[in-house]
Amino acid sequence: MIRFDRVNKSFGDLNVLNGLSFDIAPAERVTLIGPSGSGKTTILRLLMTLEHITPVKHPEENGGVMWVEGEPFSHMDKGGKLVVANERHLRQARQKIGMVFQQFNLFPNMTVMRNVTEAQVHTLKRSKDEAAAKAKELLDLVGLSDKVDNYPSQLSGGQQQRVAIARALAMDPDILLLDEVTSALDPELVADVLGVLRDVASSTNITMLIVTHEMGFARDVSDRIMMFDKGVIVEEGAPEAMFGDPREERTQDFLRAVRSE
Ligand SMILES: Nc1ncnc2c1ncn2[C@@H]1O[C@H](COP(=O)(O)OP(=O)(O)OP(=O)(O)O)[C@@H](O)[C@H]1O
Repeated sequence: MIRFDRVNKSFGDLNVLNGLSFDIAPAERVTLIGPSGSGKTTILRLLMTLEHITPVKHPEENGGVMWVEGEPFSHMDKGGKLVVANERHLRQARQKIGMVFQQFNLFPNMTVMRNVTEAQVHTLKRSKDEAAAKAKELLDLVGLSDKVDNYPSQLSGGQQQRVAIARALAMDPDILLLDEVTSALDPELVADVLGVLRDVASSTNITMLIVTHEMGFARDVSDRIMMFDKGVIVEEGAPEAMFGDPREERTQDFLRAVRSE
């Protein structure tokens, strides 16, 4: 479903991803863990095409290709120049990917209902009735059927984040990217949001790539945990092994630090 093949990403002189390779299978749930600044969000931003990979100096030694659903987002030509896929392909790929961010990013001047129907109507060209029916179903799923006419400012952070989840699901994504979705929430609101995501994980086949510090949640929903540091995967495995008996010192240190927070 998703393939990174020796992907590099730099910001100026800072090399954030260093020849990173991994595959994610359809319907797989993978959680990225690792210290702040290790490049987790950058991976999600590359998948959203908010960033592009950095070409390498010696392309014969290094691939640097990222794929979603069998189609490359970019490739190197023979001269080592990065060729980004055409905009139509990127748009189609982006449509299959939903993302929920730390900041809820709802449209402040639209009601909850309109937040969930807007992209369905404009991007997927659904009729208003069809979009509203889908929105009702999803707002029910996230426990907000009584808030359809409210504006984001009238909701708690946890409620706003649940609207953002409904909005992402309304686009029928094949892939859902979750970036620290509870980090901006007061502690008492975290459980509701994670509860909704647990339901989504158990009731759909959506492929999920998750960045979170909520280790209990990661353990419950993930098929695989990837420990990430300095732009490479340090260690990966099933949640039981990664949380119960990690092999690498960097993983052990990271988990100890997170647990003592
Ligand atoms: N647009 C940018 N310009 C310059 N540097 C950037 C940019 N985006 C990210 N970085 C840098 O790249 C590194 C990786 O950032 P990234 O946000 O991917 O890390 P992260 O693992 O998600 O961290 P956190 O857990 O704190 O969110 C950081 O050092 C960050 O400062």
